[in-house]
Amino acid sequence: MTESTTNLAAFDAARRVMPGGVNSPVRAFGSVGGTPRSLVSASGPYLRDVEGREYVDLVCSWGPMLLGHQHPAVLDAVHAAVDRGLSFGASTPDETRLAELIRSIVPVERVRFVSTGTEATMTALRLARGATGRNLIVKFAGCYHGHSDGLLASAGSGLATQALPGSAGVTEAQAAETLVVPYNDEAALREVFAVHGENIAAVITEAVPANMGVVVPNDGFNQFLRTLTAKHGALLIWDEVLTGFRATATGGWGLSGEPEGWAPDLWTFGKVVGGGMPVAAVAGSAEVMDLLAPLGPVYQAGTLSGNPVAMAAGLATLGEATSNPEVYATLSQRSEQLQQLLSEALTGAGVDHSIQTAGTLFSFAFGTSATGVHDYAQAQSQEAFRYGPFFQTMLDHGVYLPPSVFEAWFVSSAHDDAAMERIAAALPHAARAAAAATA
Ligand SMILES: Cc1ncc(COP(=O)(O)O)c(C=O)c1O
Ligand SMILES: N[C@H](C=O)CCC(=O)O
Repeated sequence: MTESTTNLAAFDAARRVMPGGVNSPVRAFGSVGGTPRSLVSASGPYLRDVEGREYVDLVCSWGPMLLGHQHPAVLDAVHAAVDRGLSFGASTPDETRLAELIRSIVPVERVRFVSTGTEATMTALRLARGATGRNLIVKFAGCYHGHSDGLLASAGSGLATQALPGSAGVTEAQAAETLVVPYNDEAALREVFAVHGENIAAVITEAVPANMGVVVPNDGFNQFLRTLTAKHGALLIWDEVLTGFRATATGGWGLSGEPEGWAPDLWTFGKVVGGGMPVAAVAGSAEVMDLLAPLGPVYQAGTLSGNPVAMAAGLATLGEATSNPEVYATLSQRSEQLQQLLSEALTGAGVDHSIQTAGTLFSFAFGTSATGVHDYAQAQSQEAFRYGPFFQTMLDHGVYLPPSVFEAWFVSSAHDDAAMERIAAALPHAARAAAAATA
């Protein structure tokens, strides 16, 4: 490839060699239009593209960059790890340290590292089936747990953005083993368990759904999931890939009183645990986790699992987040400030909206002030056509938002006053563009 000097030239070149020009569909700007930015560098709260333009980053690599880009402690740890070797395909002290650190924050006994959130949830399902000898999995419409076959039905994130009910290539048998229930709907869950209870291996839920926009669990909903699954001998899989160590210092865990008296059977983590490198994990009680090979009969493996450079990035990121109280204080403060600026701008332009908040995570939905958003049907029925013009105007003013109305906004502890001022200046223009949009 010759060096591309414009985003368009870079995207054209990418389209010739990669499907849709991307390596993950949400990057293609499909629902917002325009040319995806081809990024070449990032530092603190800023991204830079091939044209030399700078953007305030409100995607943060879809969550991992909790400390912003090129945080000195993370860079030092990664450089030191690189100097020791890129990959050994064997055990290392740092993977034990990272597992210990995770265990000191959330109530799990064993951790198995993998490279992606998809692998983590896929492994959790296999463990649940291995532990129970049952086949069926219950998931919620609009929740996204990665792209493994059984979890793509009515999934959020890129499938919500492209309005896809599922994916081609998933066998009928696999689809039939996934029962999809509306989020926050206790009656529907009771009904599913009344009919299929003896065959359900697990319920998988996002700790706080954030892939159909943020949707806050109703009071007592997570407790209900715990009680119902335990009653029927099914496992509760708690997906914290997105929320873990980001929504709060623990994650979605702890947001609505969950630690009082109960815990899920299996957890999945990703994103922040790798600090920007490919790391994810499945974790849980020794009883369930020790069913994994080499101790137990449930097989799981990975050539690059626990990669030493990735472990160093995860340890440095989570280490800084847990030892420096300013990190979560700043995240909270910036998130609240951003929500206020967003709401003021939209209200000022007469755009009806609601904001859904879970700790430091939030998203907004157009035309939903009367109801808020409590499930996927409500998320889908919003005035999504307003987001494209809103997004493009923010981009023109140097602010990089998620290219989908169904994704959460991510801040970092590096978002400073200058970054917030740029966002504040852009928002009124974007709100006016949203107001002027027609379906
Ligand atoms: C809640 C949740 N689970 C699982 C995944 C899958 O993670 P990955 O993209 O690393 O495979 C994601 C995001 O992609 C996610 O948000
Ligand atoms: N919503 C997804 C992760 O949380 C977006 C990341 C991707 O699919 O590329």
